[in-house]
Amino acid sequence: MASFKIEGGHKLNGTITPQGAKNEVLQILCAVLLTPERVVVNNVPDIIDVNKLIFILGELGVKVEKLSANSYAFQADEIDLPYLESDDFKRDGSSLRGSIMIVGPLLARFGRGYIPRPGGDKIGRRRLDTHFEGFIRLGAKFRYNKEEKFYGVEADELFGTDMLLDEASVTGTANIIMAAVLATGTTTIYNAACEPYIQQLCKMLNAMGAKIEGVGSNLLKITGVGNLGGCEHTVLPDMIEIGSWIGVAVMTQSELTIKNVSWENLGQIPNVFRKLGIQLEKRGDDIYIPEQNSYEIQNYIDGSVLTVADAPWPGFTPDLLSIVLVIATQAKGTVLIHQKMFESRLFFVDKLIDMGAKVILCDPHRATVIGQNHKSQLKATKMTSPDIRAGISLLIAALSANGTSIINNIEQIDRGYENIEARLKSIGAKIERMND
Ligand SMILES: CC(=O)N[C@H]1[C@@H](OP(=O)(O)OP(=O)(O)OC[C@H]2O[C@@H](n3ccc(=O)[nH]c3=O)[C@H](O)[C@@H]2O)O[C@H](CO)[C@@H](O)[C@@H]1O
Ligand SMILES: C=C(OP(=O)(O)O)C(=O)O
Repeated sequence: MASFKIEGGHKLNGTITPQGAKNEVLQILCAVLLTPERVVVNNVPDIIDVNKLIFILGELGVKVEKLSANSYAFQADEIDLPYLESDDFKRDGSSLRGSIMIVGPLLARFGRGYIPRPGGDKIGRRRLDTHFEGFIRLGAKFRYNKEEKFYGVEADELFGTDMLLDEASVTGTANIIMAAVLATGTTTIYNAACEPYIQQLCKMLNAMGAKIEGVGSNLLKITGVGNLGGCEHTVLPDMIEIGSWIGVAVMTQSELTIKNVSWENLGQIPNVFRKLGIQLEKRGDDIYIPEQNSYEIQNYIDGSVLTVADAPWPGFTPDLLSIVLVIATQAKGTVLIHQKMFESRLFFVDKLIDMGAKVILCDPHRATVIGQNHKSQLKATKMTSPDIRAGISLLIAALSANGTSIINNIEQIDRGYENIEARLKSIGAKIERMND
């Protein structure tokens, strides 16, 4: 297992360009299965989860051509369906969360889709009911092998229908959309997730010949078509990475410019950081963060303590709450962090408490943070990254801390952050990767 050694307490300075969005590209890569024609995808981040999914597509028979560092061409004209029932697939498919989204396209185009229980962050229960209830509504037969934890859906033909999702699941919505685009008739999906990830998927599918209306809302109308063609798609900048860079800047009291962030797709993110007292300037499509010695958390109008909580889009994304929490440890004031979606994502605060942060974990979903206004620096320590966002939050804490910290299990960070140590070094951070 690799580790990072971080000498904290240094000011950073410079410009960072965000990578392509992990959670968008995982959907986009699965969508290449919907057509035998060539699909070009640009701004593909070079991260573990994406590379694993590209590997699985290759094993499935998809022709993969790397056009440049972050661009690929895919052609799914000869698919090896027996791979889906092989031991190799049972191992490979379970190694990330995003692999679940191959099921919808495979079901739609080949009449069957299988998946072992997918991996991803261990951040609480992560059920798949929404996905499979959607496929069943479209007419698929569902089977689940409990011993092998292996899911399957089969159908000779899918038929459009009206459905109300039990929750606005992001990957569930993507999966059902990809099944419905090739179904016979019209499907409406109400309580659909509508993150920019889903909007981008719908734009790509429409460019391939699909008929999806209501993009950006929680009510999608999909008129099934007989087949889809190729297209070229460019992935948006990763809004979670952008939020992470904001965290790096303010915790190290540094000036930083984040280039080409696609402001129009950031939703609540800038507002939430501003409520923490952070100055963010919109300069064209960049975010400029000036050096800030202090940032003061705003109270509500009635004087009560601010709560930052997650909610399905256009609410605030749960993937940035750990970063907001770490930023709050050095703010002036108090904030309640309420992680509603996942029940095991806040336990990493123990590490921050070890480093001297004033945090009360009220229960698995809520933590109160009493900011120290940079009056007392965090202390360096040795820690292990439990999940991708806790990992980057601990890394941010270490960059601001007094002394040298070690973070183990950094594969969690590599799942979602491209070449993070080189990019941090480019703005002046003292960080080394240590391979065992
Ligand atoms: C590969 C990928 O894209 N992963 C993202 C995706 O995961 P994923 O698609 O797996 O997450 P879901 O949207 O299905 O749900 C996440 C969790 O939130 C709960 N839930 C969901 C919707 C809702 O309205 N109410 C509710 O409580 C679910 O029960 C579940 O525990 O979306 C999550 C929620 O934004 C993000 O954290 C993940 O980074
Ligand atoms: C939870 C996340 O990822 P995954 O769904 O891939 O585990 C995340 O990106 O924060």
